[in-house]
Amino acid sequence: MSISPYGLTVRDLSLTLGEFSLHGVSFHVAPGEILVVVGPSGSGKSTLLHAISGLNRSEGSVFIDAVDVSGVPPEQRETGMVFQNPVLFPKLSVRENIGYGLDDVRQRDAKRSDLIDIAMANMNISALAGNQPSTLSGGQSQRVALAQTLVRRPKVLLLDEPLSHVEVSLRRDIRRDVKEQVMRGRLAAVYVTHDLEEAFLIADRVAVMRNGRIVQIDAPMSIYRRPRSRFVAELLGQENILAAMVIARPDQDHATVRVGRNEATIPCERGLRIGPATLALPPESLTLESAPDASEIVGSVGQVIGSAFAGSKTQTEIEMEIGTLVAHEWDREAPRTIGARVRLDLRAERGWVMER
Ligand SMILES: Nc1ncnc2c1ncn2[C@@H]1O[C@H](COP(=O)(O)OP(=O)(O)OP(=O)(O)O)[C@@H](O)[C@H]1O
Repeated sequence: MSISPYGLTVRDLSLTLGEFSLHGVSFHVAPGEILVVVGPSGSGKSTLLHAISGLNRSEGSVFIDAVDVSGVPPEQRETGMVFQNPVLFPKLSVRENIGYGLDDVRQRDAKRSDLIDIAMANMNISALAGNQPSTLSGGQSQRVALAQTLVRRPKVLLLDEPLSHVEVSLRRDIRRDVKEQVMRGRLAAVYVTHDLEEAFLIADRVAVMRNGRIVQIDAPMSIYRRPRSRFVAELLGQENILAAMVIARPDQDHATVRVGRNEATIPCERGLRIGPATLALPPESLTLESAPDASEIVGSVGQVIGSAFAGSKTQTEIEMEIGTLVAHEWDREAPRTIGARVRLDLRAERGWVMER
């Protein structure tokens, strides 16, 4: 793995904390890029951020703009960290809280004041300069915490579930401002979240962690559509995951699979072999058609066992010979009738076959 002259490069990062280990984590984040890290609770996401910032001692290397900072103490690493709960001084105003971030950076008074003004303007909190933290909403507090971190002009921004305590209605604006600051400041950002929608919305790339390892790292759409394992598919919210049998490989990007009595040719991973495999059929890959004459559940005919309005779509569960599948339909006027027979069609290009 080469060391890029710019951004954050993590190479073979490993550490052990009690029962838990981080194993040889390597990746690069370019300036202006946001790498989102997702994974189950305890998979090591926060530990990874702490290792990058130097709060956790680790083996391996961290390079910031090609400089090896592995032996450098956290306060000299030019990383900035934002936590789930903003850490603000209750007796200081918003302005003073943000200025506090600069105290050990030794700025001349005039420049210091300008930097604070810019940081407040960038996070859209100039009007709150004189407020005490106790008067702020969760979203405003997190904006202050972000300004407090950004005012130091870090090269690497580490965010540990920064919006999980922020009201849903405020998240979109803060997300947009974070993205803009990362791009304008050419920061390399690593963003941990549990919220999949948030992950996909803010990420340039997504990394999935499992037991202290990164098991896949890819652009959001690629990792969702082409997961490398059942674990990644399930973690990213894929609902229809089935056992299938690969019976032919018509070309290097497609597999002909058999599931129950059905056969289909579906995109797959290049190295996939003939034999048992796992098939992901995202709910949007399935289309439904009424089949009033069908009396049995057989082949591609199933029975509606649940159907409900789910915001922008109708979500329908169909009992099939091969198991229960979920389909999303976008333009229905009403949910489907429970008990109705439907014929299920596959938009094969949206499916994905991976190793068992
Ligand atoms: N100082 C420590 N000593 C011992 N074990 C620790 C220490 N810090 C963290 N751990 C353990 O390391 C594992 C990874 O924790 P970490 O907080 O990094 O996971 P996470 O993916 O961020 O989880 P969550 O999503 O719940 O925040 C956990 O099992 C945790 O209990």
